[in-house]
Amino acid sequence: MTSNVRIALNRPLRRLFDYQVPDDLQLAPGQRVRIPFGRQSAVGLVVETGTPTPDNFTLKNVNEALEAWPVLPEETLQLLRWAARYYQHPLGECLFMALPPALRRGRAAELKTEPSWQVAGELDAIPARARRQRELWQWLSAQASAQPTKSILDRGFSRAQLNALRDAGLVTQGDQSPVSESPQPELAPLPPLTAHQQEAFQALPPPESGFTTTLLFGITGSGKTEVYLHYLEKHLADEGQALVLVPEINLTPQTVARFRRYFGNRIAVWHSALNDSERLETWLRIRNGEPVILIGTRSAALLPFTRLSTLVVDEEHDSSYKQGEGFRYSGRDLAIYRAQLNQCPIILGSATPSLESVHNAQTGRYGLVKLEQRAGQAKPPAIQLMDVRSRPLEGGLSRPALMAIRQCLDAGQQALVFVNRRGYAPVMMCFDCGHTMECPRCDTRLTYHRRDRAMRCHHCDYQTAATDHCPSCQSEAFKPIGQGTERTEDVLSEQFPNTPVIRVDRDSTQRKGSIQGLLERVNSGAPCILVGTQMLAKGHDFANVTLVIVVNADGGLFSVDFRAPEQLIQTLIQVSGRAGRGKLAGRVIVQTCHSDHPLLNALCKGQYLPIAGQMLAEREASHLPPFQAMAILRAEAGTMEASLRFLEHARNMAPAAQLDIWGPLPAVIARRADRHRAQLVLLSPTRAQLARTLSQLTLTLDQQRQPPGLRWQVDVDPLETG
Ligand SMILES: Nc1ncnc2c1ncn2[C@@H]1O[C@H](COP(=O)(O)OP(=O)(O)OP(=O)(O)O)[C@@H](O)[C@H]1O
Ligand SMILES: [Zn+2]
Repeated sequence: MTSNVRIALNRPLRRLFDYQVPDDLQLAPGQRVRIPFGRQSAVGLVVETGTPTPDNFTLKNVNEALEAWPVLPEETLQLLRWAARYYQHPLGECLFMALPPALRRGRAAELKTEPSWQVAGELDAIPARARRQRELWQWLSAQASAQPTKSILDRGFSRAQLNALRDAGLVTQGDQSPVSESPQPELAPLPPLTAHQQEAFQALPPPESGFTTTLLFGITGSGKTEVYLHYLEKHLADEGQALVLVPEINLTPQTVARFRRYFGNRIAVWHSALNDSERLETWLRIRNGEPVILIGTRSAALLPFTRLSTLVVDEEHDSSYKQGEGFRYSGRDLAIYRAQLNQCPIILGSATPSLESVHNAQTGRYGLVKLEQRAGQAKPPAIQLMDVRSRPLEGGLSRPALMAIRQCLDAGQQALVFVNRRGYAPVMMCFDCGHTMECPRCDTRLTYHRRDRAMRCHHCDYQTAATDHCPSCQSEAFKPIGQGTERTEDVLSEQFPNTPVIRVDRDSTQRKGSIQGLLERVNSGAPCILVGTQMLAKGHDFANVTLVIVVNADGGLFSVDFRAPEQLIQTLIQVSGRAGRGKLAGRVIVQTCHSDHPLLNALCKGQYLPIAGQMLAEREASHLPPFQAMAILRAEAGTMEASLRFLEHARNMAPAAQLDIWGPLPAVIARRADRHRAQLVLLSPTRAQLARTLSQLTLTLDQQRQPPGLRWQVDVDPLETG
């Protein structure tokens, strides 16, 4: 009696593959196997066992199991099966996303312990002319213990020198030291909660209450982190695992440091800057059921936890939780599903929760806990609109804004200037002939980067040298228009020559570790001006920043993207929230050309929930999410006609009943990297209906032959709709 299994591969295929299991092999779902595939072999993951043999078909044998245990435990498999259906993404790719890169490639699921070396034999056995080998031998013999290869290479010795000694038997492999046995640091006691924090903390559901989602609405600087810390300390069992999702770890290294101070080695981190062996190590700790508290970005939601009992999603509104390509999952929503699978509570924290979450709290699907006081003596900052329509501006800054910066610096404090574009200026224009420089591959203008004299496209990797003359008519009246962070930095350095101006954007923080250096300068507390993009709005805790200037608030007010107002208000409140977090009061100046805009006026009252309520009412009136479920079918091809034709075809195939379909329409940036992009928006009052339609549609489209060069993909719960 033969037994068969169904196997998923790491390929964009909406199907599984049947194989036969040799008699001497036992396989369970979640196990990695090697299988013959075409003329090659491939790594596969067992999804189902005991499956029937298809008629008239002889199945090939599985070659081997890569390990005797499932790399993906039951709960993770269930999560990913659900996610593949929900996001309409091929199951194989979803499953492999949950493996560290080394395991995707078929490497062994164990840590390579690095060999350490100790001396053997006599120094005199090494010829005198092999000077470096002798030095290496002498250095090793002076060490108290065997030394790992890396330390030897770090001392400036070469692998060839080490190998020569090894081959001559003059060094031998010593005892191996486990990779991650760092000593447990001294743990600090948790700081006591303030009365308001205590109240919020007690209102959060304990693990015994099973699966519940709670929105912790805590204003900026209210000390949500302290509440999480106490929650973990009180409710996480000694053998339990916890997941704390954060938007971006590199931006706020102090958050991890704060967790480490209280939980020591129990803290592990997960983010994109880890190398392959760090990833494997942490992944194995989780898979082995070690009681870690994992602080991680989006993809940490896919890790193979086996004892997960506490979940927190910090800054739950942050758009970085949504994967922007391929398997377009939301880390936040996967975390919620996990909590449901594990029957445990999950806390979503934010000062500016997403409208989805506010709506869920209003309708009672989520609990709501409010924390509306700042910690300690800090008070929420006063927000003031400054209409700049008829004011002279210097580098985008009004006189009153510059004066406020001067006062702030004179008082020994720090100012933060928020600009929503990196580079020097978003447009270069000729004042004689009107020429602007555009990307040859995209429907966008090139951004001028003055520091490295380049014109760059922010939508593809195109760049070219900047010129002083108009490339079209050679006129010298070729000028930058609008503000970027570099330009604001220059203006501020001119205006305040004795004060350090620190620019924080993607360009200034590219080198690994450079953001830490910049943040340390700010945290020293000495007067300075910070200039930067969204990066500065997120989660930072600068005690001495008392003034925030928003150079231009108008970007999101009139966008075609229905989420733009929500994102604008969230960014403005978050960036404002960096002011006055310490003992000193904070002040915010928002420059705008639309000081009568209701959204901006509501912002000045400083209350997020009423604004969210207003925005939700508008969404409801226009039948938009969260009042309907939304998905976008995107297509791109060598021509716009091809993209539109494909979507037209898809539209005709979708059952129209119970579905609103908009489009097909070209995307806002219709051409990007020479691909012509269009989209079809699908809306339905029920998720189930939308999911059914989508899975039929994707299956049909998948089986049909599409024109060469055409690519399509589905985005469920899209964040970008332009
Ligand atoms: N109970 C407490 N005792 C002492 N200091 C506290 C306490 N709670 C919070 N703080 C301090 O208040 C500041 C703000 O806390 P935290 O960064 O956790 O706020 P937050 O709610 O996460 O804010 P945001 O949403 O703006 O990131 C921090 O410097 C923190 O150390
Ligand atoms: Zn481009």
